[in-house]
Amino acid sequence: MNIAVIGTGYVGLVSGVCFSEIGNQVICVDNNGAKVEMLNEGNVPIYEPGLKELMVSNMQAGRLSFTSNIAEAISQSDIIFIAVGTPSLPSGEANLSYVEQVAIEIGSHIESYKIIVTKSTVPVGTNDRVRELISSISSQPFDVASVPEFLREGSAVKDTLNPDRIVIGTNSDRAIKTLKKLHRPLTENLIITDIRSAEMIKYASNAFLATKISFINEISNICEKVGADVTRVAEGMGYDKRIGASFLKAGIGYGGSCFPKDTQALIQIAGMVDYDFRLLKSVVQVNQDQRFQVIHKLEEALGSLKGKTIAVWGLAFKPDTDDVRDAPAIDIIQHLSDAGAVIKAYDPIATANFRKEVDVASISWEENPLQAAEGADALCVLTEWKEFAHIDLTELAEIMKDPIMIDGRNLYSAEQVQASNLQYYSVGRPGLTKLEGKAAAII
Ligand SMILES: NC(=O)c1ccc[n+]([C@@H]2O[C@H](COP(=O)([O-])OP(=O)(O)OC[C@H]3O[C@@H](n4cnc5c(N)ncnc54)[C@H](O)[C@@H]3O)[C@@H](O)[C@H]2O)c1
Ligand SMILES: O=c1ccn([C@@H]2O[C@H](COP(=O)(O)OP(=O)(O)O[C@H]3O[C@H](CO)[C@@H](O)[C@H](O)[C@H]3O)[C@@H](O)[C@H]2O)c(=O)[nH]1
Repeated sequence: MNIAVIGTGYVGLVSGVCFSEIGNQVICVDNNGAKVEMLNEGNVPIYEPGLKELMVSNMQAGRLSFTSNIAEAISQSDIIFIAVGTPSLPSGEANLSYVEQVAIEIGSHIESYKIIVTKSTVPVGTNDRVRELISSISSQPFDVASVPEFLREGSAVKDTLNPDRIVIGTNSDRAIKTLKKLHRPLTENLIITDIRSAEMIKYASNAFLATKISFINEISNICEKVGADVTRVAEGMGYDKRIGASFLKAGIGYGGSCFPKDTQALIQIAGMVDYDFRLLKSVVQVNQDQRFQVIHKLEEALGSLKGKTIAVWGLAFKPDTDDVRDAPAIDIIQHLSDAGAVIKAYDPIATANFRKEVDVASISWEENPLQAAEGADALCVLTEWKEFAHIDLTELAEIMKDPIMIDGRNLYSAEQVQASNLQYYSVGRPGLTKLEGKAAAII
């Protein structure tokens, strides 16, 4: 099939590459000329495992190309995917201006029947708006479908080629037939539904996953006070198939370009129809507070943070990505700086992106984890990168001024911690907390 994908961000680029990988002819469009130039040279602007190899091999096979000329891409394609950003407005609502702009451009260039598919995460009713915009400009025949994306950054290629399900929301039999044929090589689990339900499935899925995370984070806070281990609690809960083991890792809360923005957007969507989504509001609040548990633990260990040197391992919102959008590290580092601490930060991949987000004077960007930790009064682990997991904690304790670790991701095992001289603070595992001169708070 001939496919155009508009927007070559995390979603558009990965989708375009994967559609070409399963044998389609794909042209990807972006209005950022520098990005298109880079892609045409075979370079990937984002860090995503396995993406570059797959992209280059499909370009070489003549199935994948990049352009900034949307008219050219539309004329060559039968199916047009919209995969531009829908970031938050200050109110929390989704900013639909990029999607609307693309709809207008499609309306201006469409010259024969097309299927227009929205992959961007959009509020209920947006596909109707896309249809209206195109129809107001063009009298050409077309159908609209909502096919929301569920990939995760860091495993985006794997997720796209092996999805749990694909949701196809449309009222057109012709579009259903074509979109089933396109997606069947990826999974047999195709959920065919109406457009509004498809739009809602995406927000409801992200809101539910965010709820699981905030739930387990609250359980972890209670575990700290009652002397239970949240990792064992999550394991024990997860064996119940009705609960499931995934998304029960306690930590410093969720970040990234999706959960924070999509939970806010769903609260707004509910508000527009006079529904107060109290549960989701609490999920968001718990998540915000959870980031600051790291600060509370630092203060418990060090007292005032003024003049203290704090090492930070991990800046990305999760491992295996260079994305720092809404990473908890942004708030935590800003707070450390405001409190007068000196920060030594290290991330294997995300430092360059992080430096564009955070403007604090009291920070140095280190070349490796041990360099960051050397001479520090305390160390905070904010992203569970694999390279941190295997570090010798005894050696680490020796090079720090004070061997205090706040492990915001429960990265280290009981054996690793117990064999070290670290004064260790976990998330919800009070039995591992070794506090000099004080007992862990167990009732
Ligand atoms: N990032 C994820 O993991 C993920 C997963 C599922 C769904 N989503 C959703 O997918 C959408 C895209 O997310 P993303 O992270 O890929 O965004 P992104 O910001 O990484 O990429 C968007 C791209 O669209 C381009 N663009 C903007 N306007 C354009 C126009 N008029 N013509 C051509 N190109 C244009 C931008 O230059 C940019 O390259 C969002 O709605 C997001 O919520 C994201
Ligand atoms: O048990 C867990 C699982 C995740 N997280 C955090 O949650 C955030 C999001 O992680 P993840 O969901 O793995 O990454 P994303 O790339 O943001 O993917 C989410 O957001 C995408 C955009 O909508 C969706 O497509 C995906 O299905 C959805 O998982 C990260 O900060 C993680 O550290 C936890 O704290 N505990």
